Amino acid sequence: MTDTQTRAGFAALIGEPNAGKSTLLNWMVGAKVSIVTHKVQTTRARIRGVAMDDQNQIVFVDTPGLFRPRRRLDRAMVAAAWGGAADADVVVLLIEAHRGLTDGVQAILDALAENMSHVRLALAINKIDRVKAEDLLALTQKMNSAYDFEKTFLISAERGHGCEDLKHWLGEQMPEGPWLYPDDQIADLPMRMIAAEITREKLTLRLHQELPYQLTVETEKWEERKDGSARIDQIVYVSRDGHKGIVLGKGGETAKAVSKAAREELQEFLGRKVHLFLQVKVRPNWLEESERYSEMGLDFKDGNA
Ligand SMILES: Nc1nc2c(ncn2[C@@H]2O[C@H](COP(=O)(O)OP(=O)(O)OP(=O)(O)O)[C@@H](O)[C@H]2O)c(=O)[nH]1
Repeated sequence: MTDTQTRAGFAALIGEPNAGKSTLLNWMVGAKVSIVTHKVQTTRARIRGVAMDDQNQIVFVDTPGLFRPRRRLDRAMVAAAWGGAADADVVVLLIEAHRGLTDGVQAILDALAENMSHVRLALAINKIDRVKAEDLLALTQKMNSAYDFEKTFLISAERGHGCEDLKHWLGEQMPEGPWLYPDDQIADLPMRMIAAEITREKLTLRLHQELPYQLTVETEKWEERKDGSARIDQIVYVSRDGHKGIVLGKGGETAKAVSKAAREELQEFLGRKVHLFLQVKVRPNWLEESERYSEMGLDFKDGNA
């Protein structure tokens, strides 16, 4: 039984801008995510990607707005700012080897000590290709006397050095339990998110203020076809029957135009032919459901600091 025991949980990568978070995430999750991080930044998507390490699944969550505010925050704001990190099973702080313990890093450590002492924290010193070995040793010591990290990794996210160890360790820290995402969805999850986001964007452009509140787009199916094209089935969920008409438009005109615009952008994005099928459905319990399931169908609670 032990061989087949799976683990799954959440991890968050934090650090100053430019620390290499996206690069590391790409290494862990696969190249497709880089597109996601650019594309989906402004959305409500909270999942940045999913990595597998043997039987262990690591779901990387977003940390929107983290550390942007300089002033002291009240508890509610802190909880909001920390976003996914507050709920993560493990948080990895990324710093740049050649910059070391900067004021920005110190501010993060202070914020962690003050608000997030319950969170398990590992340190990843990134860009080790840019410094000498002896400097790394000194920095490791300095960082570990500044904060009680569970573990320190020396990595180069760009070259992949040390990343396997970090991923493996993260996998082992995840709680035992079934995977949060079925494995056949992991590879194209970022693409599903992007595709949904593109359609949502086109709906917003088309409907402006008319855009129904509580509208979500989900990519239900993604099928790779033998001829190299992709068939993408999406559902636009609205909360009331009346809203369905708004999205469809007269004689389905709005939905058609949105679908065309979204398909064109997707084709350009993927560099191949796309067949996009949109359906509009009413989901009256959207609000209640959304508390349990995010857009991606995943249980996710808001953090409390
Ligand atoms: N030399 C070196 N450069 C790296 C390494 N990892 C990342 N970089 C570079 O550092 C820069 C920033 O990397 P990102 O991954 O975008 O950093 P980020 O933390 O996601 O940045 P924000 O999106 O601004 O928060 C990029 O130019 C990367 O190519 C590394 O291991 N070595």
